[in-house]
Order: sequence, then structure tokens, then C-alpha cells
Amino acid sequence: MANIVQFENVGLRYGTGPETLSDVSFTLQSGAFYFLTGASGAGKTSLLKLLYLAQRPSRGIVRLFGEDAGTLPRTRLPGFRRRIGVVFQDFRLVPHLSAYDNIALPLRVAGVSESDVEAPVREMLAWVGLTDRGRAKPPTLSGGEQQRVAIARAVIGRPEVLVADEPTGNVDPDMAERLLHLFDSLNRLGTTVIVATHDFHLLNRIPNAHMMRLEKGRLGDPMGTLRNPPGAA
Ligand SMILES: Nc1ncnc2c1ncn2[C@@H]1O[C@H](COP(=O)(O)OP(=O)(O)OP(=O)(O)O)[C@@H](O)[C@H]1O
Repeated sequence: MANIVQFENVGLRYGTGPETLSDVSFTLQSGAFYFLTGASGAGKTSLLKLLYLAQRPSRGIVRLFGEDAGTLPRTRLPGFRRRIGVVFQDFRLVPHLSAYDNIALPLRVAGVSESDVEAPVREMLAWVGLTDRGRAKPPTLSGGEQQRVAIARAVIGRPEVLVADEPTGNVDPDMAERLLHLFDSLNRLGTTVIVATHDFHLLNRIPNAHMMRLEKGRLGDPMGTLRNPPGAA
């Protein structure tokens, strides 16, 4: 499998504070599934922001799709970002737009003609089990429904990498499993998936997932497949 993401000795410092991330080196293989764990404040969100190009490293190299993200001209950033879907813990849906229009947003922003928007949006609504909720606006949806809209929006552009930052933090355990199942099915179709989570119960649901653990801004033990995570029976 090809390296789709590569971090080389990456450091991140916000302003003049201490380093939030230090000497972070890892690769993500195309088509694999990764969990990123670590205590609150360990730097998970910061690492993911570097990955989806919302943040630039203070030092080191972030390589995406074989290219050094630090030397990409600004004009190429939107194209790169479209290859990475992002799911946030707090959903970040546009409240005055319907579920349908939230999911359609990435296609419309990318200039896809309106006649080519409806079929993929309907397909996504069905995939996340919300066929009947397309007209609903986010404030009228449950947390699990909102997160499913957010997942549909993140994947409608068929990204090569899906990044999810604590996507199950605001839903009940049954819904968390359901959401994880969506990530798993996407991964089986070939998308590289990385999920940051505190929820150890989820880890053994994807037996072949690779584990990454951040401790105070540094990656812990080398990555491996965690078949018996802490808390698993
Ligand atoms: N924009 C910012 N400016 C300054 N400091 C920041 C900023 N974002 C994060 N930090 C700091 O960086 C450290 C790591 O934060 P980060 O959000 O990456 O951790 P996390 O592992 O995702 O935590 P949590 O699980 O609580 O979301 C924290 O000490 C945080 O206060």
C-alpha cells in the first residue's frame, strides 16, 4: 500500500507557547484504518488539523499524496483539501440549511452543476439512513442525525482520506457504534480513515485498525494493530 500521508519530525507551536506537538513522525497507508488516542490536551486535534491543512507545522514536513504540503502554492490548497473529508465532534453544520443542502454544499462549492447534485445527495442520505430527513434543518435533528449529515457531507466528494475528530463524543453508545460502522464501510471501499477518539470501547470494533497514541504531544509506542485494547473483554 502506498503512503498517503507522511509526517517527518513535525513540531507545532502556537504563538510563543511550548510545543504542542514534538518530533511527530508516522505514515498512513492508503486504504488502512487508524485510531488516534490520547488524553485530553495530548494534541490529537492539532495533529489532525495539520493533516487536513488547517494548520501549518512550525517545523518538520507534512507530506500528503506524495507532496510536501509546506511548499504547495496557495492555489493548489483547495484541490488538496477536497481530497480529505473532515468530520468534527460538534458537527459544524450550517443551521439554516436543510440536511439535503448541507450535504450538497461541497459539490456546490466545487462548482458541480445542479443537475449532478441531486443523485449523489440522495445516495448519501440513504447511506446514512436519513432518506426521510432531507428537508429537516440541523436544530431539529438529534445529535446522531446531525453527525450522520456531517459524515455524508464529508464523504460526498469521495475523499481519499477521511479524518474524524471525536466523531462519537456527542452521541449515545448505540449511535457511536452505528457511526463507526459507516466509517468501516467507507474504509472497506478503499478510503483511508483516521478517527481520533477517547472511547476505548470503540477500538475493538475494527480489529484491523492501527493504533496511534499521543502523549503530551509525542507519539507513543510504534503503531500496531491493537486487537485487545484496554477495556476489551
Ligand atoms: N489555537 C490554539 N492556540 C493556542 N493553544 C492551542 C490552540 N489549539 C490547541 N492549543 C493547545 O494545544 C494543546 C493540545 O490541544 P488539542 O486540542 O490538540 O488536544 P486534544 O488531544 O485534541 O484534546 P481534546 O481531547 O481535549 O480535544 C492544548 O494544550 C491546547 O490548549
